[in-house]
Amino acid sequence: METEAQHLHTIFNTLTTDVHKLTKRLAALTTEGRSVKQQLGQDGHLDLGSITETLDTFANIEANNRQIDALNVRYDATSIRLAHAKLLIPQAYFAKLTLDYGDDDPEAVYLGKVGYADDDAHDLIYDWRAPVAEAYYANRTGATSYQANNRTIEVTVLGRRQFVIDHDRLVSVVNTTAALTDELLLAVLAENRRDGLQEITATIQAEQNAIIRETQHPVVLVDGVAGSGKTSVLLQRVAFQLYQHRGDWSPDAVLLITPNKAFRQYIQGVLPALGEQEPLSVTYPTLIHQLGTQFGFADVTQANNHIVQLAKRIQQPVDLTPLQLPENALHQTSATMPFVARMRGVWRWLAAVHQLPDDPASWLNWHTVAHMLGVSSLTTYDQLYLLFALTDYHQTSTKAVFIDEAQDYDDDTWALLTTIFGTAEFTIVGDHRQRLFGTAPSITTWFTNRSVQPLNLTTSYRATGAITAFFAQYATEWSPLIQAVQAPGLMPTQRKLTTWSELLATNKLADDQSLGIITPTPAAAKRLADEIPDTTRLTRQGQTKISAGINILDLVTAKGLEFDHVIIVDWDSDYYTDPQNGANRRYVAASRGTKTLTLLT
Ligand SMILES: Nc1ncnc2c1ncn2[C@@H]1O[C@H](COP(=O)(O)OP(=O)(O)OP(=O)(O)O)[C@@H](O)[C@H]1O
Repeated sequence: METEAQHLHTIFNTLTTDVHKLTKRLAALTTEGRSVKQQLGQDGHLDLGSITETLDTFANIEANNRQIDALNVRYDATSIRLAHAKLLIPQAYFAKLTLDYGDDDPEAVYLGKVGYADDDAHDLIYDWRAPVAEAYYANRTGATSYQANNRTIEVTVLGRRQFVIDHDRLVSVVNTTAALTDELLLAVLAENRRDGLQEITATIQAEQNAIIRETQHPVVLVDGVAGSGKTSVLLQRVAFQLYQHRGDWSPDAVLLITPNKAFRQYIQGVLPALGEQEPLSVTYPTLIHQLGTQFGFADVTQANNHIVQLAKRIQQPVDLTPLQLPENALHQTSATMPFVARMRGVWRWLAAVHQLPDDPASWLNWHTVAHMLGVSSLTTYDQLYLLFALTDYHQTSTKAVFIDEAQDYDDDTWALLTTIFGTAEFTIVGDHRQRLFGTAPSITTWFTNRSVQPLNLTTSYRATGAITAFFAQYATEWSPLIQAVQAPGLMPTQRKLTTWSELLATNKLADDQSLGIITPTPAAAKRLADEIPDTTRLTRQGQTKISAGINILDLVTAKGLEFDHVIIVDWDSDYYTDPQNGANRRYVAASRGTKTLTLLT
């Protein structure tokens, strides 16, 4: 403890001194940049008299440009280093590995949310995403290996130590070997939930790490039980992929598709806490609306679409005569080819001879296309899908798509996403039992031509053992598989509502705890919020965030969220006893609370 406290002291001092130094350096670079630009403005006349003068002028411009470029590079590097030092000050690192590579003395490797080196480029802290960190997340001591630069590095983990750190204070040190007795994990899980989701870097479990660090397959498809860390893993994986592709991906290379704005609010802050920017995030309806606008289709919505039917039909040959396409273009194709392949051939020919239509949205007579493909009419969403499919259009600037609550999307969504993001990597997480309406489609059928890694998560971290066992009974085929890591805690209670004031008086909250009251519908949530004073009403539109105190929301809004305490209203109503979706609804609702669960009948 003494030695570790001393080490922390040294690192903390380095970081605070560096913040000082780097802030000054950044200010100096800003001043220098300003004066270089002013100087350029004054030297700005172009002397183009003789050939020598012209060459001199261009040489000067070139030299000035190089000076500005060099300044920009130094500015960017200094800002990143400053941001990293600031990020690390509250918690410089969370773990230490003592590694034996079989040659020299054992090496101490400290892991933090980002890496940090001293002025001589000597690593003080390693990034949790660096290859060596794999040895930590393997969650055991002894012989192991990790991959770096396409090589397998064999190493023996002699010691594995976790730290709780508060600035320059070493709060505790835990020597760890096995995951399930992980003191730090249990301590983190016991914390109160009053804000949104938190990053889990220090306590990522081995099965979660396998998902975060998966690099062999372009499509990772996770089906995991409630509270198994799917959203957490998804966000840690965004950070991991950004790290892997630093230098070649721009910030908008990542697209996160979220179920609604309330969920987006809930996860906001996780990536900045890991030193990354908030990724571009969008709901699916907004995405198709934006794409529609970009390609000239008005009011694109999913209502009454025929996409599943169209996706099948375009894989068959269709007589193209009614479309009156150029003969030369048609000669590049054969009548036995599937419709989609022929149309792509035509489009390629049009591109080659510079005859692409000015307005792609009206390239085809959609009325005729509808008739040819056997549907009564095409919605603008159908047309958008067909345009992308028939022209083989890909949104190539998007390198990785991340989708949460995947079970809630229908086949049309997968058809469009796999078409437009055909060259992007996908990370898809969901729980097939958390579908509240209708049935979840089989996602893999939309990825038959890509290498998919299906993975399951069956350990549930969120709730006490008793709550986990309770919600597990509604998870049908998941039920025997779901495991809890937390202690049993209090049994869920079922009771009749007398008055809200009496009920809330018996459920006293600590100042930093949250209570979620979950109703079947938004209308019921509104009525209740009007009735109970001092509450936060959460809606899918996400105007308000989860806060300490009482939060009232409907079940659809509650998906993906969590509270310290949960009260479920109308537990015995038709909504929760519906023969098709009732069990799923109970499973979702009952899995939102971390400490207590009350069911109102
Ligand atoms: N390895 C971990 N270390 C610390 N906390 C974790 C870990 N894994 C999950 N958790 C916590 O467990 C809770 C549930 O995680 P998360 O919301 O990511 O699960 P989920 O599978 O998306 O849940 P659901 O499908 O029920 O919405 C969160 O509070 C999260 O911080």
